[in-house]
Amino acid sequence: MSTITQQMRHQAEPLWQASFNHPFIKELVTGKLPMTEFRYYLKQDRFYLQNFATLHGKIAEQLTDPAIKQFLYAGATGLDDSEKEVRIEFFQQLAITPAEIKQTQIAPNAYNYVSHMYHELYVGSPRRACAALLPCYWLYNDLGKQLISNGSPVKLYQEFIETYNSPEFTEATNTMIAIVDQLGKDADPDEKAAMITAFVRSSYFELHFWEMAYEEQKW
Ligand SMILES: Cc1ncc(CO)c(N)n1
Repeated sequence: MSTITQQMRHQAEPLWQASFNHPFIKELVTGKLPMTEFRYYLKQDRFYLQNFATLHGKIAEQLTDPAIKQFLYAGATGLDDSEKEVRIEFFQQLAITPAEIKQTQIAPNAYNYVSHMYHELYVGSPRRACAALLPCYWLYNDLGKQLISNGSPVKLYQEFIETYNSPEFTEATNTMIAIVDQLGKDADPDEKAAMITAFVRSSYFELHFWEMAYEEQKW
């Protein structure tokens, strides 16, 4: 019997492959990705990561397992510190000011992705919400591992790739995979199916996050 996370990964495979092959990712590696698009990505991702952290705390409140609660509360303070630090540095280097952030309109896909995660928690369950969070860790960790062998000639893009290949990020990813497997074990069949759907939908929004930045999506 395969684990629930193996089933999730299997069902989301075409979406993951499309992410790996997306021009945003390809051009990140060649260095051809226009900085305006990376800048756009960072501003939208700031909104995403803020809500992602908030979600960790809200999910933790609804769960009872002490080890799971502890991991999620740590995530609520802003993912792993290396990602947070790198982002602060990027914002400084690209002169993205608080005023610019304030003026940034949240784009449709970023809004939809975040809304989906809240929906999984408040209309679904904390288990489904954990499943919805998992592609965020796992897809980026897979990308980090894949892209690191080539790296990028652009320093900023190289640093971005390195963040997701770090031992800390890999450890957080593995913990999150173990948490979802644990939560899946005592879920009934309908709940299991709903967890898988939540994961696949997040994988869809991950793919479209690249597309959103690549085309500078607007309402
Ligand atoms: C949209 C998105 N997914 C995953 C990550 C990884 O933390 C991120 N920064 N942004």
